[in-house]
Amino acid sequence: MVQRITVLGAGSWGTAFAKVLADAGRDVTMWARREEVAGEIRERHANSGYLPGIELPANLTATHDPAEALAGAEAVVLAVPSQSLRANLSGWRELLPRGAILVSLAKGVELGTLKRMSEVIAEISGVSGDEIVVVSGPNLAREIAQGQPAGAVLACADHDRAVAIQQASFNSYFRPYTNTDVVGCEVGGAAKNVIALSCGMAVGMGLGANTTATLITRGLAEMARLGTKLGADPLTFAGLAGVGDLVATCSSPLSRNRTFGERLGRGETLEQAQAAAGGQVAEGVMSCTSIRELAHKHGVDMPITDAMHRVCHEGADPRQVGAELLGRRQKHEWS
Ligand SMILES: NC(=O)C1=CN([C@@H]2O[C@H](COP(=O)(O)OP(=O)(O)OC[C@H]3O[C@@H](n4cnc5c(N)ncnc54)[C@H](O)[C@@H]3O)[C@@H](O)[C@H]2O)C=CC1
Ligand SMILES: O=C(CO)COP(=O)(O)O
Repeated sequence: MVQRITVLGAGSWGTAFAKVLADAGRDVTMWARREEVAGEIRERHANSGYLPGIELPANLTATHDPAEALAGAEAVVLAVPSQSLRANLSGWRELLPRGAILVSLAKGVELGTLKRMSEVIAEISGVSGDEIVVVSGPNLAREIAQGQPAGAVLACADHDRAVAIQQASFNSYFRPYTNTDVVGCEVGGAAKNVIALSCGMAVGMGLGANTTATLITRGLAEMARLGTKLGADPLTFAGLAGVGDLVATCSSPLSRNRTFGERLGRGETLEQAQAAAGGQVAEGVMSCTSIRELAHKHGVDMPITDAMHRVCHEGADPRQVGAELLGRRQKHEWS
């Protein structure tokens, strides 16, 4: 049984997932970038900046020192934003205990390299991509931290490693399923953030359930097109890491991506929406660019993702891209 687990990153999901592990009976140490955050977790069992009002369990501690955090870890959970994972992990590489199971929480595709997170982790750590466990699914951090029931997916080509993390993380409110389709789970997790931006944008423009349901469904179609082209199992997109995560993120005001899109839809600028996010990451803002490039590279049509890139990075008006999406050539639903 994996007992001693380190979580690197003390943001919303890192902290909530650390609580999941601690509530499952594991001994958990978190690394926080800022000493005051580590101190608050250690001494007051709280992380008020990211999860206000949540009491953290006593078997969860924290440090600002990565060497101290990683000493003796049997599993290491990477919980920093996608675009910072390479730099952070490069700094930790020499400290990773030999044989520790590496677990990825990040949902994104790296700008420039167009790599999925498990590919970045394998490249930097030297651990085979087949041995890395990816966590995905409808897991809005605050709801999980409150102990509201949710399912999740633990994807790893090596089933035994996924089972080890499943055994280490299941508890009375968190039900993780194993899956061997890492590509599908990672594409689903990254792409749904972009679709959540579009749903938020529609809500910000005053549009209703028909529009958001259309974006969710057509978003699922474009995510599945890319995933299957990259070798994913189409069934994954009907599961928790596909439609499950997509529905949760696109529907909930707790989603940072949906909230970010809503601000853009109300007419705020990218800078205003970024300032309002208070330093918390809305991965879709960067991933719309990398996923769009990945799609172009593989000849896959992803019109909603394309539209989000144009709004976020080319100054396009949300209303204009909405009209353009509707005005594309008429086609069969599954062509
Ligand atoms: N918040 C949520 O509900 C969920 C988030 N995720 C994914 O988990 C990953 C981590 O997300 P959160 O913990 O929610 O993010 P967050 O923005 O709440 O926290 C990020 C953490 O990483 C640290 N960090 C280290 N280097 C950083 C850098 N260069 N730039 C920014 N932060 C840096 C921050 O100090 C902070 O502790 C993301 O890829 C996100 O998409 C996945 C499922 C749920
Ligand atoms: O990934 C998430 C839920 O599964 C969280 O989404 P946000 O980053 O948009 O809050």
